Amino acid sequence: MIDESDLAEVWVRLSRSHDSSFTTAAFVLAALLISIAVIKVYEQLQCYESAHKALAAQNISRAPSGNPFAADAPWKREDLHRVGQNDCEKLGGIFYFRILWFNCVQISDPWLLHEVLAVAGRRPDLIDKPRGFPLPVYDCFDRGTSYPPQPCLISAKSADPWHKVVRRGVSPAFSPENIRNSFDAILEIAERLGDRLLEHGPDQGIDIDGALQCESFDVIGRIGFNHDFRATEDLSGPGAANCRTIKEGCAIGVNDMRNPVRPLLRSVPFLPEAWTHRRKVARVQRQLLGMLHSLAREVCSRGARDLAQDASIGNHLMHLHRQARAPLPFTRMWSELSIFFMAGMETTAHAITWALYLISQHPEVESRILEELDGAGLLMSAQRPSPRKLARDDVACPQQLPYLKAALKEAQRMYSVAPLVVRKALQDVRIRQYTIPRGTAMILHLFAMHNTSANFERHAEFLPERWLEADAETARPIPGTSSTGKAADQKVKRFLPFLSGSRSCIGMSLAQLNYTTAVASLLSRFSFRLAEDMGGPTGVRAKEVYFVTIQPKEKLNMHVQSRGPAPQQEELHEASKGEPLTPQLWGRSLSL
Ligand code: HEM
Repeated sequence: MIDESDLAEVWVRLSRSHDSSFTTAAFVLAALLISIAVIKVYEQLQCYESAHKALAAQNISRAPSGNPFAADAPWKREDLHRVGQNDCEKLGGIFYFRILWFNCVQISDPWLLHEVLAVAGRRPDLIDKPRGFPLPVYDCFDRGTSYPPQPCLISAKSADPWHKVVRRGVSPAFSPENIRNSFDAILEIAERLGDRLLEHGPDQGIDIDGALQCESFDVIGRIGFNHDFRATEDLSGPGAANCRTIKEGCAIGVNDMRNPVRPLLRSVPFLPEAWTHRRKVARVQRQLLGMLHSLAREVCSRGARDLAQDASIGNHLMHLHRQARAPLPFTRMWSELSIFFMAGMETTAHAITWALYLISQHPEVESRILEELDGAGLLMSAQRPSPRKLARDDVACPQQLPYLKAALKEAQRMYSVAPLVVRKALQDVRIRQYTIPRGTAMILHLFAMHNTSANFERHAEFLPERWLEADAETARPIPGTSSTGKAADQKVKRFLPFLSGSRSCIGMSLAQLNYTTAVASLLSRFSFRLAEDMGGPTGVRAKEVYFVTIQPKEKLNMHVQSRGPAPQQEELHEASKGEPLTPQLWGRSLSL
């Protein structure tokens, strides 16, 4: 007979044996997973190691990496663009460096750079934009453009099925002819900004970079989406606050991009610093996504209109959204709409800021520009208080205002606001005489290409005249570069502020028209002088930062003096009673 106590003992034994076999199975599984992970990491490290050896074997110079954990590690430095430029001057148009085990090749030789872009265009399976670990460079855009985060034109891989559809779909909105038709609206916005500067008066410095962000924000809203945010109507009003939200949203993305540990830290629940940071980020993201969501809704509510009547970006997106066979999902459309503000607002504004700054620092250039504007009847003066209005042809026609346009190109060379772009070798890939090993990051350093002695004579000088020469944009075959001197090599460009190829800047014609219109309109009405609190050119240089774009850290204060007769008090706009655009209003986003 088996009694109850025997049964209990059997049960305990059975459950124990079950426990131990379960524990053993779990242990074996964990050990297996850990071994697989260790093998994978080892394989990856081996991969990086053999890539490193392959680069060294091709006599590609290596730049010192510094301590990647140090606060001043080269890749964390605010003047990262200048670090790359200096290394390029010392090591040439191609060299590599390592961040821990990871290999990055920096390319600024025009022929190599051209070849990388050509291969990436033909074979995105060989070279493409990097996404995810260990190079989450472009992913950061996704979080600021829609919710749930979606890729968009700038962040998507070329192989992303929507990328080609959207790029092709919205390209007609950016055709030079279509953009030229928007000239009147752009001029109106530039003049509106001029009116605010006039109200502000010359005595107090104004953050001209912040003011210009309002201008380019209004231009993108109006030309791209038929929406007037009116940021330039009141530089401390609700429109300017919206513009500020875009800037802060970009700052979150850029901070995460420059330090990928940040998003991880934000997710740790009990870190007090992470908590405040998370709250700040959440607040900005809510505002940003809310604002862009309501714009996307507004565009949708208008429906898909005739493209001949409405050639805006928004209407082109609506057509994709409504397409019968493969409609663009709303979240993706929202993300695509947002990226035009993120990619276009700060770039254009900083480009105009640097141009006004450089011109103000070179009186001989400024007086030639003024002569040209005067000769064209565009310059305001005490004798000519109402000059001729800037016309579309003054801006769009290369024969008109040639010196001003040369000065603008020279400013773009010296301050290439989008200084570097990143690509990744997805396989071993041949770039002229070099093989770039699989997994290697390629930094295409446009700023270094534009600012080193191998590509430009007297590269450190602001010389607009260089652009008046024939073929000024074409690279010169100089010894030490990778030019073979063959006929095909003669066509390669040494000036690519908007990149070239299949992933070049889609907004180039809008940016160029706005850049020229704003500078011509503002210079014909005002003179700009650097404010004393900027510490002269040395102070400006010390506070210049790489934050995906090259920008003045926090502010660039200038005194803006009207060229015409002093305005009467009653002529000033009501809005001038509001708070002027001060550095306090604009200077915080970098610390987010
Ligand atoms: C001076 C002003 C500008 C400069 C210097 C500039 C420069 C660039 C550069 C270098 C790229 C390539 C980025 C990369 O591959 O990492 C790019 C891409 C892009 N830009 Fe611009 N940009 C400017 C203005 C604009 C404007 C006004 C817009 C739109 C309103 C815009 C929209 C875009 C978009 C959507 C892309 C991604 C295109 C793609 O990958 O297919 N940009 N820009």
